[in-house]
This record gives sequence, structure tokens and C-alpha cells, in this order.
Amino acid sequence: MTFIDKLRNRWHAANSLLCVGLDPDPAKFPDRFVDDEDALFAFCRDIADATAEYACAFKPQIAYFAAHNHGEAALQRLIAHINGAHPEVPVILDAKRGDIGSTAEQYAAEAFERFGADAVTLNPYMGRDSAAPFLQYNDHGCVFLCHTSNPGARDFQELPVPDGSGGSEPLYQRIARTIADDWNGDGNCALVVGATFPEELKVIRDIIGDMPLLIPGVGAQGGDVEAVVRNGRTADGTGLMINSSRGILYASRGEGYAEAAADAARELRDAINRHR
Ligand SMILES: O=C(O)c1cc(=O)[nH]c(=O)n1[C@@H]1O[C@H](COP(=O)(O)O)[C@@H](O)[C@H]1O
Repeated sequence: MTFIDKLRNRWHAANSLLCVGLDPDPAKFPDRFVDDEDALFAFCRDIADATAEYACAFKPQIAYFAAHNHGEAALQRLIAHINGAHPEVPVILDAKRGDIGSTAEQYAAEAFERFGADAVTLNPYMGRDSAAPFLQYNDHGCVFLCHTSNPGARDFQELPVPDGSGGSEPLYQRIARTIADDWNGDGNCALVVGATFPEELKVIRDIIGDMPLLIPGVGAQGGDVEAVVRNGRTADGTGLMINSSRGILYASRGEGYAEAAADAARELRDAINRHR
């Protein structure tokens, strides 16, 4: 099954547009993991198992694993665990890759073959040939940065570029248009738009039709759930993977950390659904 089909099935089966972000930071782990050498894997496994029923996707962030010795092995085991225990929930590897074609081939093999992810986040900055090795895996998802959630998103992403008919448009709109009209020939593309830019989200939805959007920035970064759902949903009330990482992972440091994460995930899923 393709990434997009798996995602669509999950939106409906779980009645959820919530993406659970797996960004493990040992400094914030519950006390019981203090002397646990396998804490990265064990903590994320517990969170994934507790939140799977509320999730339309999981999004492990590679830096939180690769920063530690043996961390990538923990990530590999975590994705294998999710694929085995929760095969209906797609995994988006958040790696924001982008490089010349020959190197991009290696990054694509890393994401899809080594780690077994259903989709990967990508930086479109280096252009079509840098995306081609990922797009060729046409049953996998390519999730391109379009308008990011951070304040510095304005530095480049909003700069005007010629629109081809004598006017101009912001770069993020050109990215959205180019990917929707050109790169998405196999229907395996999605875009990242920060929850902190709801007006831009509305413009992007109008450009791209029903292409899925990954929306980080609710919770810890302050994005507004209602504005995101109102401006980003498709006509059938789907189309979104609204991510929360810290707001779910670190709901409690106590023994009930997994239950607290499940409660936080369920509450956010329900808050999203109230506005669909
Ligand atoms: O690609 C992403 O996931 C991403 C893009 C973006 O524009 N902003 C953004 O915060 N992210 C990621 O989304 C997650 C947000 O985490 P929280 O702010 O803790 O919910 C982190 O893993 C970020 O790396």
C-alpha cells in the first residue's frame, strides 16, 4: 500500500488528523529511564504504543537519535517496532534531506530501505534533480518544506520571485505550485506548513488542491488548532497531519508518563476534530 493510501485509510479509521512526533530528549525523560542504556528506544516505544490509537501518523525526528552513540540503531528498531505493532499507522522520518542526485540516492535508501519509513521530510531548495531519487520511490511519501513554523521562515521563504506572467509571488507559493503541478506526477508528495502561519496555510491549500499537509507548530510553538483546521482542511475534512511532539512526549515525568501522553494525544485529536 502506498504512503498516501495508508494515510487516507488512517485518517478515516482512527478519525484522527494527529501526527505524534517522536523527538526523544533524555534530559526530559521520566525518572525511571535515568540508568537505562536503551532509554531512547524504550521511551519512544512506550509513547508509540500508548498513542497509536489516536494517531494518523508517527514522525520520528532523526537528529534526536543521531545525536547519541547507537541512536540510529535505536531509531531503526523503533520504526521496525511501529511497523510490526502498528502497521496501519504510517511513519514519516523527519530528516529534511536535500542534496545532489547521487548523494540524494543514498539518503533515499537510508530513509526507505534502512529505516523502513513510509515517508521522509525533504528540503526542496536544491531543485528537481535533488528530489528525483526520492520521488522515484513512488509508493513512498515525499514531504517537502514549503513554509516552515519558525520565525526565520520569513528570511527567504516569503521573498518575492517572478511568477512568469510579469508579476511576482512569494517563494513559498512558487514551491507549493511547482510541487503540486510538476513534482507530484505520481501523487506521492506532501508539504510542510507551520501552524504558526495560518494565513499562509490558507493560500497554500488553495494552490495545491487535496495534497496532504504536515503541520508542525501547535502546542509548544503556539500555533492555533482552530485556525489550522479551518484554513488547512480539504473539503472532506481531512488533508492534514497536525504534529505535536513535546506537548505529547513530556506530558508527565512520573510513572504514568505513557498514560499522560495518551491523554494528551486524545485531547489534541479531539480538539482538532471539533473544528473539522
Ligand atoms: O519538518 C518538520 O517536522 C518541522 C518543520 C517545521 O517547520 N517546524 C517544525 O517544528 N518541524 C518539526 O516538528 C517538530 C515540532 O515539535 P514540537 O514543537 O515539540 O511539537 C520538531 O520535530 C521539528 O523539527
